[in-house]
Amino acid sequence: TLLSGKRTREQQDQQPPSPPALPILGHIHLVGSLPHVSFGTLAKKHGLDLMMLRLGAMPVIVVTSPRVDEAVLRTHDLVFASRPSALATEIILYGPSDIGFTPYGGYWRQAKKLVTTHLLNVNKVRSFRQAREEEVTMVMAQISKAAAAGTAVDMSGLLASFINDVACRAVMGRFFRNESGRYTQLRELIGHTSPLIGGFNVEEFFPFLARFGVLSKVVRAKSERVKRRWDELLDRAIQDHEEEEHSSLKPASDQDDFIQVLLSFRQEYDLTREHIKALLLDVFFAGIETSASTLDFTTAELMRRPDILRKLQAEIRSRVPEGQELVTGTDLADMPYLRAVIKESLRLHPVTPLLAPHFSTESCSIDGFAIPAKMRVVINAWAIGRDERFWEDAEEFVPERFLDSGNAAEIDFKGNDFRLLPFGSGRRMCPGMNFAMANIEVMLANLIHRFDWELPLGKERHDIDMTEVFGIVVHRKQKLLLVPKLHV
Ligand code: HEM
Repeated sequence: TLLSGKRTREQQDQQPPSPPALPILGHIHLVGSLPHVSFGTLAKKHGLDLMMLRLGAMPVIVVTSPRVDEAVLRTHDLVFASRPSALATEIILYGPSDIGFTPYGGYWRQAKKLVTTHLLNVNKVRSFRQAREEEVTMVMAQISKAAAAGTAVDMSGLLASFINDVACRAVMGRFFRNESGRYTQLRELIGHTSPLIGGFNVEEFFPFLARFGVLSKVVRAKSERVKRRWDELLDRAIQDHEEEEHSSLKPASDQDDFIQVLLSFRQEYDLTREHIKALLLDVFFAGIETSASTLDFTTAELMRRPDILRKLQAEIRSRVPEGQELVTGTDLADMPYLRAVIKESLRLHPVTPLLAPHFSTESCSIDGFAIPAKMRVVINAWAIGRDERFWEDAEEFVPERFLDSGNAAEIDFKGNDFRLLPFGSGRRMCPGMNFAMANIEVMLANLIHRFDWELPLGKERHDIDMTEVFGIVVHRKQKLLLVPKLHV
């Protein structure tokens, strides 16, 4: 009962080819719990860099080569710059009025411009340096305690709370800072909301994962409940800022947090209170899990490769002046191996392995095949990053490939090279890349500079489990437990 073989020659010329499918199910049965892996296996097996899968009733175009993803993200960028709609994001993200989930159009263009030029630009990221370094110092103090006590640290949890606190601080600034339990209320709420947004999207965009009737009343009610809590929290934060604004009338400064910046652009960009809240939510939902998961994957890879860890340690320790405890932004400027390690981690573990789903607004021809309008398009960045056709020793963790002397020295991850797309490319590319990299680099450098790291007693490096859990953001399944030793 294989259908695709029965297609006429003419039809095949029209739409992208498909692997053999079953009636009704289509290709669902070929997709396991890690869809990026299944899609990659299918593309390779059938030699299809561009394929059309049918997941139940829903067609999805899957792209698995630099040549084709360049056609989608650069040549025909405008056609594929939209997003499919989803109920949860409508509820939780006010319409949606955020950036990540909003369909292509005038509002999205303005909002993205605002965020790119005023919230997440290089200067703004630099201006948060002091805040970032204060947060790092607090984490180092926590680890030092564990080192003194000789106990293991849950690195996955620690790294996630670091990223969380940096993001909250960028968004809210002084707000909450003096309250006890630094940002924990926010962390909890993010924890409750992420699975709804991530889960919802995953299941709506990849409906074969909808095992228990996701769009049920229960989930709608849950979304509305968390949305009310967000409303309350963000309204309070915005109000506090507004009151302060009236009482002090100080000119805008580099140190302004995101709420202050957005309030100052209210008129120019015609922003409502809901727009502002939605844009802030993007920082929480696009910024935190992604960066935290990247840090976790990178640390795990380093623990699996003691030689690479030692080499990185030597670089960092040689660049930081003797007696200086904290590795700062200035020191980071001259650490090519650190940068290569993070790049290699993003190649093997792009934490959004299928980027975010793209959606065609009109029909278009790609690689000689017709792609209809209103089609979901998925770029398999994970599979492209591990493809032997484009990478030597593709499955190996070899940061040296990215050094000046390496064979991938010219490849960057800024959307210019279609072999390496952890942040996507084109109009929908991630605007948070600089913000993310600043946090990831400074944390990793400090962890490795200040401490030597060991696995808990009885654990070997081969025991570190790299098994992934799928979502829009992928993360490692097991917590990474490490024992720090203070380096003197
Ligand atoms: C290692 C960390 C990160 C990774 C790997 C990452 C990756 C991505 C990817 C792959 C996309 C989708 C691109 C596409 O659709 O083609 C995206 C979109 C986005 N990211 Fe990030 N991201 C990270 C951190 C951040 C941070 C820190 C922020 C904000 C503070 C952020 C904000 C956004 C937003 C708003 C979008 C939506 C852009 C749009 O739809 O136009 N991201 N990100």
